[in-house]
Amino acid sequence: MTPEIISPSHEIPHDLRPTLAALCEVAAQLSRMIALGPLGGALDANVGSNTDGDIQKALDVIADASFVTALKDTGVRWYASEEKDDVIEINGDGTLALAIDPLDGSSNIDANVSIGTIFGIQPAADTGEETFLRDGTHLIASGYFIYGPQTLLAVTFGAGVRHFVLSPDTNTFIEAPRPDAIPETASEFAINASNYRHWSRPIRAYIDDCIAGAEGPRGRNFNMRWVASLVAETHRIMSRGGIFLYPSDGRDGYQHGRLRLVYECAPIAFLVEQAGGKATTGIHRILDITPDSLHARVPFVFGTAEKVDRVSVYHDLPDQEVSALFGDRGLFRA
Ligand SMILES: O=P(O)(O)OC[C@H]1O[C@](O)(COP(=O)(O)O)[C@@H](O)[C@@H]1O
Ligand SMILES: [Mg+2]
Ligand SMILES: [Mg+2]
Repeated sequence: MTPEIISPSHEIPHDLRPTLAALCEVAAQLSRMIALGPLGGALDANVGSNTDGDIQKALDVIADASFVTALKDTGVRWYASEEKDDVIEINGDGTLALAIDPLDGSSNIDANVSIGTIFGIQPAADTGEETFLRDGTHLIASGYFIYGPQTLLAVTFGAGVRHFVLSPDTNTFIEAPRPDAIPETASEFAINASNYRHWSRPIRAYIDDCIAGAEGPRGRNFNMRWVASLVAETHRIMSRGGIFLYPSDGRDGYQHGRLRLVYECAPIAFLVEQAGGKATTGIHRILDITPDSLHARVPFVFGTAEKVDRVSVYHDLPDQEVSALFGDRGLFRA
């Protein structure tokens, strides 16, 4: 049964409804499959590798194939997925293009930790390449499904962010209240700290100053979170604030970070901006970046505007002043 989307407050844009309904239908199926875990088969089994060399899990491939099938009769012409080398044409008469990370947080499938789906929608241009190799200001909608204690859709159509929770009782996505904007109070940062030794000096200095806590230049204590599911970090930050960083680092293949611009960073950036936050590479606004390839990676920093701006200040400072941030005369000591 196709899940219905119940929206008491505002309507969903007419031309996007079939696409959104198809995404919700697959999300509800995936949610059931994920809830069954090992009872439904080995969803975490390695079944191959994608164009980036990432291991593909069974659930990555199932999710990708299910979205392609469900989108056939919607207005989607071009489909770009983390799990496919190239753009595919789904419906020659369609006027929309959809970029998708069908299953985000694959490394958590076996651990019963929240995982998700990320998508961005824009008008279709004449070719798939022409469509997706444009900057993120072309997005007309983006969102994520989080498969966690609740299955929830967060979506923007360019006028704020809306939340829909999948009711297990009725199999409908029902609109739920959400904060008007990302709360500014949280003192939480999210970064994979095991990569500390590979980071650039500004990123190390920013995190060092957070860790220094009340005795350091920031003059207050911070907490750290790292779920390793981008959707889960995004949902936490959208709900209670904070900052996320996946910077570039010195490891082979990480000179542009880990996350992909077209189907991870740009859709999340659109949502974050619609919730009053900022999303950058640490320096440049994500939505202004034109990808040079479908699977291009980009350093990714997002969260409350004040926190994201602060990261860019660390990049602006000459080396000796970044060091000064550690000391008593630190720039940020009150
Ligand atoms: O394992 P790392 O290096 O901390 O990376 C974690 C990041 O990788 C991702 O899992 C990448 O997404 P996929 O699972 O879709 O490949 C993000 O969800 C997460 O933020
Ligand atoms: Mg992902
Ligand atoms: Mg993925």
